[in-house]
Amino acid sequence: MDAVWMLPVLLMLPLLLWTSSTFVFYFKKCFYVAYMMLLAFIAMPICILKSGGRDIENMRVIRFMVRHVKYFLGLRYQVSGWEHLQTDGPYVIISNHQSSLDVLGMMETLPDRCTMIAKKELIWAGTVGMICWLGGIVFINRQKTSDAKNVMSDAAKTMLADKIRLWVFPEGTRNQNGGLLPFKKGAFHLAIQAQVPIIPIVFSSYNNFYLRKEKEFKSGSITLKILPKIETKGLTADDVTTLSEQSFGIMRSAFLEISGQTVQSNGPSTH
Ligand SMILES: CCCCCC/C=C\CCCCCCCCCC(=O)SCCNC(=O)CCNC(=O)[C@H](O)C(C)(C)COP(=O)(O)OP(=O)(O)OC[C@H]1O[C@@H](n2cnc3c(N)ncnc32)[C@H](O)[C@@H]1OP(=O)(O)O
Ligand SMILES: CCCCCCCC/C=C\CCCCCCCC(=O)OC[C@@H](O)COP(=O)(O)O
Repeated sequence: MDAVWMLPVLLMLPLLLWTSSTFVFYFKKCFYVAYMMLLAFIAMPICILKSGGRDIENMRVIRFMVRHVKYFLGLRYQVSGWEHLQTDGPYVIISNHQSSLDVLGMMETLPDRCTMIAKKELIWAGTVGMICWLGGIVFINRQKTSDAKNVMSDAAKTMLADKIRLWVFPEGTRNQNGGLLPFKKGAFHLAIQAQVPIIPIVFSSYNNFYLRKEKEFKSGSITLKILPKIETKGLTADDVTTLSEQSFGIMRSAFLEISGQTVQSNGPSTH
């Protein structure tokens, strides 16, 4: 008799699991990591065959392969300000950093010949680490500021010599506290040393669909706002702080504007 009652419960179990938001959270996260690992595994031989090894042109392959992942996660991107990316030659892109999901937004807007600055630990992330290396990502050691500075100074020279654009997260770490963390200086030294413009790209808050602490990962829509370039021609190391503060101000207002109610309800950062 008990077994008969158990049957509908057993049948309902997958449905209950599916609708449980915690389950969806873990499922989507695991899917994201596993699928990116798989994509990277497939992309590796393609990159090697196309360019023979570490080469910025591999970013085209990576961008192409990542573009559809958003559909599986129920994410939509609205991008504005495309005209600001229509700038010839090298530049530094700076954007806010909320989560590893940012990679999806980066691939929506990534211009040609653009790679990133990332923490060196990422190279150990299995096939994803290898694809980062093949895509020419510049790895820095955040624990050793002097090393990081040297690597970034070399990057400034490479940018000019090889006509490369670099994407930097000036907050230096992920942050989902409803605001922007104070900016580190590297991105601004980089742009000034290379005398190239800075193009800020602001991601709207993920707080309306992705909450790490609450274990919630719903479908959602993200606004990416590409802002007008900030020129650095003629600026020197003395101008780094002003440039950083100016960029912070512009990006923070854009972040609050495109994030709307989401951020207000979570308390904007006071920085
Ligand atoms: C095909 C399918 C594949 C699918 C899978 C793969 C998918 C995609 C692949 C791509 C994915 C990649 C995604 C990449 C995302 C990775 C994101 C990250 O890893 S974020 C973390 C790493 N990034 C950063 O940290 C960048 C920002 N950090 C900085 O720029 C920092 O300034 C620093 C690390 C250089 C130094 O840090 P710190 O000491 O903490 O900070 P400051 O206070 O800013 O600096 C101390 C003083 O040093 C001066 N300074 C800084 N930089 C320079 C410089 N370049 N030259 C000279 N001087 C410099 C600074 O002014 C400070 O001095 P002060 O006197 O106080 O002014
Ligand atoms: C076999 C090794 C398994 C390792 C698992 C690695 C999981 C990565 C897999 C898929 C995600 C794809 C996107 C990878 C890019 C993520 C970049 C990122 O967000 O790095 C964090 C860094 O910005 C800031 O680090 P902290 O916030 O300071 O910490």
